[in-house]
Amino acid sequence: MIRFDNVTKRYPDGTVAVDSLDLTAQTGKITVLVGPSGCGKTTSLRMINRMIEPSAGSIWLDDRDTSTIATHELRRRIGYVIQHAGLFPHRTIVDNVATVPLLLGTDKKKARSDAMDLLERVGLDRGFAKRYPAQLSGGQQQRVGVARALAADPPVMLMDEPFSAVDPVVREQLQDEFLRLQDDLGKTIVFVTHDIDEAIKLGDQIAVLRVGGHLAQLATPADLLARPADAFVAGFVGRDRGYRALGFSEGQELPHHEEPTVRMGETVPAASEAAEWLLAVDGDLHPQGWINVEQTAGREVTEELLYRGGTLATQGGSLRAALDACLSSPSGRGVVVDEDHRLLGSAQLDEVVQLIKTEPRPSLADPTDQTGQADQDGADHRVSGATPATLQKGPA
Ligand SMILES: Nc1ncnc2c1ncn2[C@@H]1O[C@H](COP(=O)(O)OP(=O)(O)OP(=O)(O)O)[C@@H](O)[C@H]1O
Repeated sequence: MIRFDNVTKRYPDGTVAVDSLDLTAQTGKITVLVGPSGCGKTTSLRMINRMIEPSAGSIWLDDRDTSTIATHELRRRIGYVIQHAGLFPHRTIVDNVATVPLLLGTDKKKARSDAMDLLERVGLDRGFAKRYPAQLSGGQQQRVGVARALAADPPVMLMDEPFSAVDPVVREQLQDEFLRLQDDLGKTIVFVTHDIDEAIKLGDQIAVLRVGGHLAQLATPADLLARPADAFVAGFVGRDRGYRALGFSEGQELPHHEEPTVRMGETVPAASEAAEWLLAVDGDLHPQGWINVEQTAGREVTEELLYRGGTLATQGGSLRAALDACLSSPSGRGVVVDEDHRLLGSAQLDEVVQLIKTEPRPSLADPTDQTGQADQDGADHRVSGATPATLQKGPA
């Protein structure tokens, strides 16, 4: 566990890069620091291994105040990966990876053979071992950077925009491999990025920072998307753009659960007999809108009672549509329909976010997808039966 306790960093010129930061990065989890340029991400990260010293407050590694740990001991326990890998240009790949174990006195033969194993682990052919960094692509160099940080088997890894300098396709591969590796290794990771897509994909929890080094929100990806703490966070996660910045893949089989319904014309059951929100459907199982059971118990289900504030996700459509459906639904459950807009069930936000995190997103680099226009696949179908209709904010 890494814990920031009221940490402030003021640089000599007076710039406050980090302001009274309280934050805990849990053991074995990935904590992502995300935010606009200059919000203090890198400063926060570098204070953990004391490359930068805090001006006030303390940072704890498990039960020890890091200011009481000698820097060489601290850094042995903390791997560090940066954007351009930071490899030593005149050392071979295998020697780059073996750097720290050799410094720590590991036998040369063992250090090299461990390094070869690590290269394989990060997805690099052993044939690269004798090359020099300049003979590798950017993505390959990043893999070596990760292997080198892992070589001393530190329980903690700090990663500062490690995948930012490579093209979107390679970046996606590196992210997927990184998550697979983390599944095996269970390191405590603090990961810096300015890219909210990457934060959602990789983070177990996400800390959104705003300029001035203030923590705007610390939350799981699902919570961040569902309940942004303020307008700044909402803007940053793309809520105001209908999540258009988040390019999630299509053709997904959405997990869905049976959703209790009430038909138009039937009586709304007593509050004690139903969930808070009940989905109203017509005779052909076309969703019509949500009913607030507490407010309408005992009344006949009519148009006037319907809350239509939710989009529909079509089975096999995009994950973004599914996310929209969950987030726009007053019940928090996203309505999933078939191609004829008949109800299949409802999707849970947590499950959709899990899919987003594990599925490749080929549209990441699609520059045309920034318009805020509705998807072709059902993202903008409102809960109103078979035909799309205008979104209404409350009961009609
Ligand atoms: N050595 C320094 N002296 C003075 N100010 C600094 C120094 N290093 C960083 N800063 C300032 O501190 C603030 C936070 O910088 P930091 O690099 O931590 O932000 P960041 O969120 O990592 O930014 P980016 O995403 O652009 O890398 C910025 O205003 C930056 O200009």
